[in-house]
Amino acid sequence: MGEQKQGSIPVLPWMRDPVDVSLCQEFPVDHVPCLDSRLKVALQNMGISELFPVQVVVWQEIVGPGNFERDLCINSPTGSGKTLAYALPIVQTLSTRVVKCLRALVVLPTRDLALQVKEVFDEIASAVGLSVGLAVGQSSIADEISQLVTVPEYEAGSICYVPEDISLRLQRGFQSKVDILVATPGRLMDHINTTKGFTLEHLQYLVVDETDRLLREAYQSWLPTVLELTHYDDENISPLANSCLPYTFGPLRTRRTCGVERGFKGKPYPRIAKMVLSATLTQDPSKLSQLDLHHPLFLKAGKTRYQLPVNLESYQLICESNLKPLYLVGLLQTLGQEQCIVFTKSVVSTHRLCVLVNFFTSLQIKIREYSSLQRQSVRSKTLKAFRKGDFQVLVSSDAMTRGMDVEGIRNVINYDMPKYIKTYIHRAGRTARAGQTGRCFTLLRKDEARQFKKLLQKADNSSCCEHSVPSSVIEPLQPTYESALKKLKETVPRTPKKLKVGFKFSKGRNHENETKYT
Ligand SMILES: Nc1ncnc2c1ncn2[C@@H]1O[C@H](COP(=O)(O)OP(=O)(O)OP(=O)(O)O)[C@@H](O)[C@H]1O
Repeated sequence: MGEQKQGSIPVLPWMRDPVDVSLCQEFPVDHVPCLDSRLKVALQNMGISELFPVQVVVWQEIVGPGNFERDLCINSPTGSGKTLAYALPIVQTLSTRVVKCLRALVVLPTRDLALQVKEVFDEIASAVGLSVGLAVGQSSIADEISQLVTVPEYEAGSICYVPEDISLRLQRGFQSKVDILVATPGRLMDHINTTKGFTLEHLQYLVVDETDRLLREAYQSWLPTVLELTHYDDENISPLANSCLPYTFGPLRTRRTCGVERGFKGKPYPRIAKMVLSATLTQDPSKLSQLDLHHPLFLKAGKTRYQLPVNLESYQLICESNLKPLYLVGLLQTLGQEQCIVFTKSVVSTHRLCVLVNFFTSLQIKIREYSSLQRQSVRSKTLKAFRKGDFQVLVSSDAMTRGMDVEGIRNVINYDMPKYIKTYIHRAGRTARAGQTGRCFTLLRKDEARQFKKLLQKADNSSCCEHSVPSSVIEPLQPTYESALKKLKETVPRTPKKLKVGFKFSKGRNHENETKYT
């Protein structure tokens, strides 16, 4: 069931008094209080000299006076730096750990997004000796297991005096090889259910990125499972204490039970510290209640619920439906060699449009598709080539690019008008990132213009200018367009089942139509 329409549900009390992140200034990395000097160097090596506003506020709430007393709900625009906002304080806090065990879990909806976030963690965690694991099904489960847990040579009688070390070494003879794990829900559940020695017992931090998308689908009920496995019904006893300790060292204490007093002064309350983030964070109480948030603090940017990047320019291009591909090619021609992402409403139209545009061979426009009709390995290769600049136009459907961060995207084109403002935000958010400028063009039929205007009004920065492609560009393309349509009819069936090699064949419906809240 999709989120109820805004306005029809009461906003939770704690969401009515948000911290406005946009009132915070960027802050020089050199002056960030308590920041480990090794992390300062790592950030400089990443070309980062100032923290963005959301990163400053989250730092203060976790490492600063906030002391992570409250779970954080972060609604910050696309490209505002949410990844580093959670990665940096987590790495800083864990940098003093003595025993390696899994203390931070970051969950994302897609494999490519998880790979992207892991790269950010890798750049900073290695600077302070922390290990980051990946559980996304990128490799075989056996390979992943070997990267996540190890069976130490445990000799009977070797007594260890560090309480955590005891719990680790006695925990069925396995030890974690990672401090932080970046995962997609499916593969996380595989490890929870089948990987010996994989445990969330010592988890202190849970990050749910792209929350509204992750909460929309059950993904094998990963969230209740994680919350159940890490919920302590007794102040000091972990759920596993009785099962794996052949003899007791008194009640098993993990750092979490004595570390974070989550707002209950004087009562160590064993809670995971949670951060949930999105550029379009849901306000639906029924969805948010699944997160079991503790004393949540709501961080958002600006006054309106939906924010577009400050340097984004929106344009609309009116054309007849049957000439949309022709106008798209004309628009791409005027954009020259600038990289752009074209969004369509489904995987089938993604494929058909990509084939059609590639028939315009004279234009030197290199265009490739990215959709769940393709095998994951093909998609990852395509994204890598796009990031390298091997081609300049990526055609995609909605579900595949939320959160994707590709340097230098100057233009986004909505080949199909988005139905929902959230979809528009995540599509347009592939450009104008990190304060850069960017343009979002939307191709519309005349009768869609009014609806599109209303849609944009739900966001701030919602001005939209008319854009036109000169007829001197369109007319010469007409003949090729006619022949391209004929070739398309001959080569590409309207149904996805018979698509060419390199595509996943599936029995079920093969669409990622723009769902209500992408
Ligand atoms: N402090 C910073 N200084 C300069 N660049 C930064 C900084 N923080 C992040 N960036 C860059 O900004 C870009 C966007 O960051 P990120 O992907 O974390 O944004 P986001 O808010 O998660 O966006 P989305 O909502 O689309 O996922 C990335 O290329 C990242 O490297």
